[in-house]
Amino acid sequence: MTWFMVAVVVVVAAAGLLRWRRPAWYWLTFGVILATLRVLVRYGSVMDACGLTVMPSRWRLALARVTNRPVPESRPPRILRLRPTRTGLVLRLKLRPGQDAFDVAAATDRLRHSFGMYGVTSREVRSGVVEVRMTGYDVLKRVQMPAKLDRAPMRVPVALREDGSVHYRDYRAVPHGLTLGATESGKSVYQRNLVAGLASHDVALVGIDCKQGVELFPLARRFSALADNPDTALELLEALVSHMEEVYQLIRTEQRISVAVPDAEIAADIWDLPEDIRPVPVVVLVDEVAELALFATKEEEKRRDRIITALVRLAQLGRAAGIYLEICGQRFGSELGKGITMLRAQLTGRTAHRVNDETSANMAFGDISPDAVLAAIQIPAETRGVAIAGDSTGGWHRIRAPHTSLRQAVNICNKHADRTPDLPALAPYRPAAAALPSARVPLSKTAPATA
Ligand SMILES: Nc1ncnc2c1ncn2[C@@H]1O[C@H](COP(=O)(O)OP(=O)(O)OP(=O)(O)O)[C@@H](O)[C@H]1O
Repeated sequence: MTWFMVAVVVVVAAAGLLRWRRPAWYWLTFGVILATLRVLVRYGSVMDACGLTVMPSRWRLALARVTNRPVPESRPPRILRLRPTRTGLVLRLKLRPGQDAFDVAAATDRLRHSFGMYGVTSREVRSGVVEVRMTGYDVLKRVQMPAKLDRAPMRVPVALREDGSVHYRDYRAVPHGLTLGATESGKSVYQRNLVAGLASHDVALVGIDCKQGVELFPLARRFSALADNPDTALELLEALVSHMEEVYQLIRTEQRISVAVPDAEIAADIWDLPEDIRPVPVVVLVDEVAELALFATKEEEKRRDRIITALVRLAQLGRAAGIYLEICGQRFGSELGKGITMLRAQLTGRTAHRVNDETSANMAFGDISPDAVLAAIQIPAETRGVAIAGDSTGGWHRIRAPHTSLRQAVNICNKHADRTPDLPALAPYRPAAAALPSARVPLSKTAPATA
């Protein structure tokens, strides 16, 4: 008996320790079993307490009265499936007549504490069927991406959502994106994850990094073109516009051929073109966009206007030509000059890391979801990398990218360097294999240039 007691104490202590230090392991060992039992045992009473039951129908009440049986109880939604996952439980429910998905959505917070879970979200899968996703612990605290990820062209797993599912950046569904956040909020780590995710795809990466190239130039071996100052950025963007026009010509030529063939598909974008002539898609990553918009002289102002015009043209017409924009900055409002609001309207994939004020949060979500604005303002300063991701449908999620170091991203880019396509229009901006400096020279010891 004593040994049995000792074993119980050891198991309970181990579970407590795991729960505190390694919640993911705790979930996989003890948590999933306890939570499944808790949900199954308490299901009826919790649903009743959360107002998610319906009265029995009139004929059942009448039948009970006639047959002198006890009055039937209120009925909760029927459980179609209860599936344990790596991070929580997924409960699929068939709603009763008179219930709708909003009833469940409104009760998620009550369900969360009644079932003793960390988080609960719900979504309607089809009419009358709702999926309730419950997480057993804070999955965003230490992000671990699942080993098995979906693979599809131009769809990159970039972060984890708070409900434990993977957040994909899907360029074909949402072509252009805007990532905002205060300094040190996690924008570069997010962008690094994007590059690392895209590296293994058949895609040309183009980078504009006016922070002297410190973020994107180390990843140069996987980039088809890079610019590290506004002058080169302008030339590069105008070259991209020319490339886009060439792709449009190709689509038109292909259309003329198909029109003459009865029943042939007519191409509307690069993805409809036969694979052998399909141009490679291009993702243009712009780090710290405000650097492109700053000007001190009339000449620089003209350059700024041309940069914004090129970006607007790429955003408006780029999708069909397979050119996707990924713009990153601390702020993105009208103070950056004319044309910015028009550009923002085209950047429908929005990601906001911690922001300093409500105005910045509004720049990300003001035009698509007021709830997301509130959620972005509430991101705590100490959880760097946590962000709100939403799109023009108004749906949004709290996400966090894995903490990929620059070294890890460089290794991934180097591994896939042979996939870097050569785009003739962008050849002048192809980064040369970086020449190693002969020695490290501290700034203070840099010799002044002699006349
Ligand atoms: N997803 C993440 N998980 C854990 N830590 C993170 C994450 N993202 C960022 N951090 C931490 O926050 C620090 C700042 O991140 P990052 O450089 O991406 O911020 P930033 O918004 O690009 O800042 P800046 O605008 O000043 O360049 C990183 O050094 C890292 O320690």
